[in-house]
Parts: sequence; structure tokens; C-alpha cells
Amino acid sequence: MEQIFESIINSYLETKVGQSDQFLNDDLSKQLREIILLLFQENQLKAAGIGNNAKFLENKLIRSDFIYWLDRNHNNVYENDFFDIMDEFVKYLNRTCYSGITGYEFHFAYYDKGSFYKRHLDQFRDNQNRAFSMIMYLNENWMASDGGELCIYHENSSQIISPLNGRCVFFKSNELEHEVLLSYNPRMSVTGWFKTN
Ligand SMILES: O=C(O)CCC(=O)C(=O)O
Ligand SMILES: [Fe+2]
Repeated sequence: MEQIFESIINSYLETKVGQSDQFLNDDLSKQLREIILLLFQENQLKAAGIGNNAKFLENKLIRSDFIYWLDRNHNNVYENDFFDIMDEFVKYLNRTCYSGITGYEFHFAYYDKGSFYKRHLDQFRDNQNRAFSMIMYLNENWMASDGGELCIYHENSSQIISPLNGRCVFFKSNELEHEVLLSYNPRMSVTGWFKTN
């Protein structure tokens, strides 16, 4: 894994967006995808970012994905395999970049056909503990015509990233605004944040 971590950090340092196209192996990616599909069937995914009713409408205009938080207490082998990789990555980050990461949170995300997430920053105004964002895509055979690209806004340009199976994207949470473009097919991912105190 070290080599993959290194390539993510090198691309992050070079371009502000760390990337690897083989972060999750096909087997783990498939198992995580199956968990999401089961949660979807069982109606356990929750519309993302719901507050009260007024907020609900407002939210729907900003994002239309459904989420489910991963948790070691679920005692799911594959969620735990995923967390093991994240624990390794945190150690790597803290050892090589002195990043001082003390925690993380990850959720599954399901963007049904016609879903999107408008331009935003991942750090909340009243809480700065999200240091880095990371997204891992689980979409086999994703085609350009499926849409659902991640668009990252740099100072003078924008960068379009297709949500391909096994790919991960890593960037600083308070720095880069980004958006999920309209998805024409169900789009699945694990998204999360590395936190500092
Ligand atoms: O799925 C993606 O490509 C980005 C998701 C995102 O921006 C978020 O959940 O904050
Ligand atoms: Fe985001």
C-alpha cells in the first residue's frame, strides 16, 4: 500500500489533488458496492444533509445523494478491511507529512440517476476539524456518457475527474471547491474526511 499512498501524496503536493487509480482493489470495491446496493434495497440509506423540513427543501437543491456512515461497530468484514486501510493511510500521513490527523469519518454515498452535489467546500464554517477529504469510487464500467464527474475548481481552471472504479481523490477540505455533476446512472462511492483537533 505504501507505494500507492506515496503516489497519492506526490500528486497532492504537485497539483493540490492527490489521485490513485488503483486504491481499492476490485474485490473490496465489489464488496463495498454490494453493501451499498443492499442498504439501498433495504431503504437504509438516508438523504444527505437533512435538518428540519425547511432545510430539507434547501438541501435537495444543493445535493441529492443518499448516505450511510461506516462504523467498526457494524462488525462487517469489508467495512473493517476498509478501515484497516484508512488506519494505515493515517499513519503514513502523520509519519511523512506531520499532518496531525487524529480521527476520520466515512460514509457510503449513492447518487441515483439524476443526482448531483452543487459546488461547495467540505469544511463547515463553524467547525474546522475536517482537514482532508477523500473519495473512493466504486463504479465498474463507468462511461463518459454516465456523467457524474467530480469537478474541482482551481484558481484559474477546473478539473474534471470521472468516478471510475478503484480511483481515489484526496484534497484539502478548506481549500478546493468542488461539485458532482449530474449523474445519468447510479453512482457509488465512499467519501470521508481526515480530522484534526
Ligand atoms: O463524490 C464525489 O465525487 C464528491 C462528493 C463530495 O463532494 C462530498 O460528499 O462532499
Ligand atoms: Fe464535497
